[in-house]
Amino acid sequence: MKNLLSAAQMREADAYTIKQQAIPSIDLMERAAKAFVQVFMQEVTEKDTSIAIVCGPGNNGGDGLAIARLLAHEGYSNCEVFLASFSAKQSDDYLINLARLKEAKIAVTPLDEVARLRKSEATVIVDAILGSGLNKPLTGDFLALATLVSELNRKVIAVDVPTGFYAEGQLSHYNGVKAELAIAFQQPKLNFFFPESVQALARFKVVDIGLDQDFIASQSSRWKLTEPADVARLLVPRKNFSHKGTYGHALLIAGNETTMGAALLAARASLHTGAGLTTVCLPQSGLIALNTALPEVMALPRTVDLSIDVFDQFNAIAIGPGLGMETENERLLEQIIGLKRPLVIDADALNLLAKRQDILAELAPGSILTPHLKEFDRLFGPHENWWSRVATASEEAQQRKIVIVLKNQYTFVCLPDGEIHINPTGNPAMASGGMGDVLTGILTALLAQGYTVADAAVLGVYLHGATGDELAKKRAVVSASQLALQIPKTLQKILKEIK
Ligand SMILES: NC(=O)C1=CN([C@@H]2O[C@H](COP(=O)(O)OP(=O)(O)OC[C@H]3O[C@@H](n4cnc5c(N)ncnc54)[C@H](O)[C@@H]3O)[C@@H](O)[C@H]2O)[C@@H](O)CC1
Repeated sequence: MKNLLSAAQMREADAYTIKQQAIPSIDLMERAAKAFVQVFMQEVTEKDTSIAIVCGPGNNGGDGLAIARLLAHEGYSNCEVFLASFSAKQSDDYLINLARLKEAKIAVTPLDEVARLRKSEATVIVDAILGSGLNKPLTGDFLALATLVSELNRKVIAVDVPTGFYAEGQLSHYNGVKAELAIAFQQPKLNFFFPESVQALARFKVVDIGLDQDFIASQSSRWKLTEPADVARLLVPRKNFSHKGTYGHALLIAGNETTMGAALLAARASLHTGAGLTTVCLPQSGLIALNTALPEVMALPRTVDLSIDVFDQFNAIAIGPGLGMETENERLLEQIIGLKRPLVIDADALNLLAKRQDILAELAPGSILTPHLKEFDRLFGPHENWWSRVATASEEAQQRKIVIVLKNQYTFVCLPDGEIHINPTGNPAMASGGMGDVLTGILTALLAQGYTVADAAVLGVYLHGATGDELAKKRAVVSASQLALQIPKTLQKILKEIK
């Protein structure tokens, strides 16, 4: 798991690297500028593109000056450099890079008046005004310049972060630069994973600038980013001489008259994630559909006199997809929670728990809740922004000793030990009905196979998103059925990486 550090910790990593590698800060800036230029050249391939590089007074601006020199060296012949130093004190490395730029006979234009930038005909703007040194809201000339850069409506590529963007903490009332791309140094900023970042950037790329990896790994941070190597380590290959009993029996309590599809989707996902056996506990009216669509899956008809002992045979139990909010389902949920076993709780089961906080309090440790934004707020109260929502999710996960999978483009997996694992896979093509049901099926199948709750959650969420990413390479929209069918291919791909 990649340790994601705060901006303050990153500054320490910076200082440590400078000391440990005996690399002067100006050389680290050169490394960062080179790494930026590598990616920039993939993004802006025409060397005669007119480019405005707008540089602030600190090290972000210093990067911008170094980038201008390196771009000229690479043959970008149409660059203008604007200096937005205003009254702030310039950093030492900024001044060194300004001198280097002058030595290279590259002209600079001081922006004594912000509006001068308006005359630029550049089609690409490199935003190097303020970076991670931002320590107060934008005002005055900086605000005017950030506003102008956005208003000009050019392709804006930000150095490290868009000007005015805080690396962490809530982002409401964003008034900074709106960038098409941020090329960030060393690690993604935490706020890139929060939906509010859409106000500041459309996408980001991360470039390695060689900060000390051991130092980064040794820092204490509850934020982790799941990486392909992590899932390859977690995934256990199927064993020789194994049989269906080896891979557990998953039960999905799901489906209702008009929402039987949810049960089928969850069951399909469980089947294709490799549960040895999958059973769906569904209303009588769903039996034909189940037997026709999924002959491998067994049925447990959901009748009022269902004996509670029947649940003993299952290794993992999920409840919720398409369940319905009827009183008998509320009663069933109460009975299932009364088993005092870890459960996967999704969809209508979450909505029922929102009404019945008394049963929620009885939930067994080791359970997994998989709410999306609305389900989460119904359960734990309204939240004004995602920082406070994730904070609540983490507190609830710790207090109740459960896992909360807070679904989002980048899903937050909040563990009972306080760690928050950010999942990098998944894409907007997956934003359609039934996707959550598939995730529930995946998680239940992994639990049935004996994965720990934390591993099942981290692995399952990654697997779900990675499968969607693979499908989205060739499709604008990915359906839940397609995704469920594709899971074995993702598993195979990960397993091949292990070899
Ligand atoms: N390891 C790293 O973190 C590296 C960082 N580098 C660059 O250094 C940047 C950070 O540089 P700095 O710390 O010099 O800071 P910035 O260049 O982001 O900001 C410059 C200064 O502006 C002032 N300031 C902050 N908020 C302001 C506001 N709202 N209005 C007016 N002035 C404000 C602060 O005093 C700040 O130090 C990074 O974003 C990155 O571009 C790179 O050079 C290489 C290595």
